[in-house]
Formats: sequence, structure tokens, C-alpha cells
Amino acid sequence: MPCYLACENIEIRAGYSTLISSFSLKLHSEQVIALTGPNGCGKTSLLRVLAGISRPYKGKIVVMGEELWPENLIKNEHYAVFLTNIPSMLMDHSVLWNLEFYTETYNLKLPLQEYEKALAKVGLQGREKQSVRTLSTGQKRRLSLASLYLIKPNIIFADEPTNGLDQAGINLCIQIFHELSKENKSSILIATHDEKLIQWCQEKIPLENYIPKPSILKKTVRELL
Ligand SMILES: Nc1ncnc2c1ncn2[C@@H]1O[C@H](COP(=O)(O)OP(=O)(O)OP(=O)(O)O)[C@@H](O)[C@H]1O
Repeated sequence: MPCYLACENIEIRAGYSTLISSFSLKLHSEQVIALTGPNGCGKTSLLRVLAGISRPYKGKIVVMGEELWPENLIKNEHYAVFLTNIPSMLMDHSVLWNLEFYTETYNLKLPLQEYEKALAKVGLQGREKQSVRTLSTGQKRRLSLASLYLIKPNIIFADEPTNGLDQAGINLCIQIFHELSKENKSSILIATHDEKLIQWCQEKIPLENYIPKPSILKKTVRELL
């Protein structure tokens, strides 16, 4: 199975403090991994770094065979989709408009039936003309999931993808991820607190293991003060 993403010795900082250190990973096609850990431990920060949105303080990231930093050399920048923890959409535009707009950023111009099919798969059939502002939280989440059916990326970075979804929505999310990993050979990296989703993943990486321990020097100074 091809390796879509490999990272070595990643260190991420927020201001002067180190969030994550010595993190390494190999993500192959069809592989589904959950990143877990308490609030604020750095799951979103790590996903953003691996997706090339922000830069690590240290370490090497190779995506689709190309190094991500210092210079992003990836020719096909449409290899990945990042599902943000709060779906970002243009609220006063319609469901269909948002979906078309998003896929066009991937240079995809698809026939109307493809959009309708994707919307039907996530339970939003008949809502093409509805303004996104009037969708519920879970429906907005479903709309962001519909884009995966159209873009079919190699890698999906999903930040808390089941937030706001009911049980049927959580099952749907798992079904979509399952279909994409099997049929499209997508690899999926998910930051989540959702036990059901974690159980479904093939592997779980607890990020607590990568939070640096306070150094002996700092501890001694603290004890002296
Ligand atoms: N741009 C930033 N500047 C300074 N600190 C930041 C920045 N982004 C994140 N942080 C800090 O980094 C830490 C990790 O945040 P992050 O969002 O990665 O955590 P998380 O594990 O995804 O949390 P949650 O489970 O609550 O979603 C937090 O303490 C946060 O305040």
C-alpha cells in the first residue's frame, strides 16, 4: 500500500511552549487513524501542520512523495481535504452554491446530477436551493461531508467530524469514511473525542504520549522559587 504521508520528529510550539514533540507517523492508503487526547493537547494543531496549513517548529513531513517544508513542492495540491471542526461556509448562499463553489476550488466542474447524488447520500436531497444559514448544525456538517464524495481525496484530515451529528449522522460519517477508504483508497486522519468513531478506526494515537514532560531544570527552578 502506498504511503501518502510520512512525518518524522515533529515538534509543534504555541508561543514559547512546546505542545507536541518527537511525533512520527506513516499514513498509508486505506489507513484510518484516530488522534485522541484531552482538550488543548494539540490535536487540531497537529492536523493543521500535517495538512500543510501551518508550519512545524521542527521535523520533516513528506506528502505524496514530496517534502512539505521549507518549500512546498507538491504538484497536485488537490490530494487532500481538511474538514474543519466548525464547517466554514458562505451562509447566505445556497446548499448547491456552496458545494459547487467548494469543488470549483479543486478545479472540478461536475454535472448537476453529481451534486444532487452527493446531497442525497448525506440526507440533504431537495435542499439544493435552501440557504446554508437555515441549515441546522448537523445538516451543515452533512453538507461538508458531501464534498468528500465529489472530491474523492487521497487524504482526509478530519477535525472532530462528528460534532453536532445525531447517531444516524455519526453512522453516516463512518459509512462515508469507510466507502472512501475502501473504494477510493483514501487514508483518513481523524482528531476526535467520539468513542464510536475511535472504536471504528484501525488505530488510535493518544497525543498525551507526545506532550513533553517539564524539564528537570525548570522543575528545580520552580522548586527554588
Ligand atoms: N494560534 C495559536 N496561538 C497560541 N496558542 C495556540 C494557537 N493555536 C492553538 N493554541 C494553543 O495550543 C493548544 C492546543 O490547541 P488545539 O486546538 O490544537 O488542541 P486540541 O487538542 O485540538 O483541543 P480540543 O480537543 O479542545 O479541540 C491550546 O492550549 C491552544 O490554546
